[in-house]
Amino acid sequence: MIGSPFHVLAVVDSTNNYAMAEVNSGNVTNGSAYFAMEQFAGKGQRGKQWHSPPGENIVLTVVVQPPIKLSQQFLLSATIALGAADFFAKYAGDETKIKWPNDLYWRDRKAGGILIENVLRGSQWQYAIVGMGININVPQFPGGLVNPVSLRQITGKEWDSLALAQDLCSFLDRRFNDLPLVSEKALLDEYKSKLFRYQETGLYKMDGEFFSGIIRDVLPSGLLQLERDGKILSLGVGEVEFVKTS
Ligand SMILES: O=C(O)CCCC[C@@H]1SC[C@@H]2NC(=O)N[C@@H]21
Repeated sequence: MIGSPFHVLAVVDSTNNYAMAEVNSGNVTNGSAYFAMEQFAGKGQRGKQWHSPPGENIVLTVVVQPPIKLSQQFLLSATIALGAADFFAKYAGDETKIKWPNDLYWRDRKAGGILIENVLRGSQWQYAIVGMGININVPQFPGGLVNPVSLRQITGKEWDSLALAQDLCSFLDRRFNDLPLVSEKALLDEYKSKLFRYQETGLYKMDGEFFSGIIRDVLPSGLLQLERDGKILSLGVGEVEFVKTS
């Protein structure tokens, strides 16, 4: 079960690193969770850093044994994003969205991010180390970040981040248990129903050039199908930037 056991750590470099070390020492069972009060070298996607002021936010890693093949890894990413969105929508309402591939959004602002690292045994997918950073009690963000938002900014209230992290685990668990049961199509349809800018015109940037595009689909591989001037571009992570307009 995701969230059991649930470990609360005082200070770590990164909960993903901590969980990875636990996996390597053989101390982990499927569903183990690691929550940090303070994380001083948090890792974001594509080599970026993830900053989170001590005690304010959800800083959580769960370790799971995926019931699918490594070649289907986007389906796990979508499952986790859906679980995180289910959780966040409970508190922030139905303007909660997923920004491709797996950012947690509220309206057009980023409320959280997900970093999944894989542990292979030979060519087998042994574990996924699923790290989640979700902005909970931050009253205001420093300048320089593109478009962050916290649950406190949305609701006007302070929350117990630890209790929320445990609640998040139960939402992840529900989605994760469904993963072997739902069809790929049903999973992707649900993912697209929550997708930020799906079938809407939006502003994008590629190779230094701005253009208007429409997200038409996301493939089982995770490739984004973005329409530009009537043609469909198949894009991987990092190939296109979403430009904020408001
Ligand atoms: O860049 C992103 O959007 C992904 C951010 C993921 C941050 C979380 S915080 C808990 C876990 N530990 C890390 O070092 N990173 C992830």
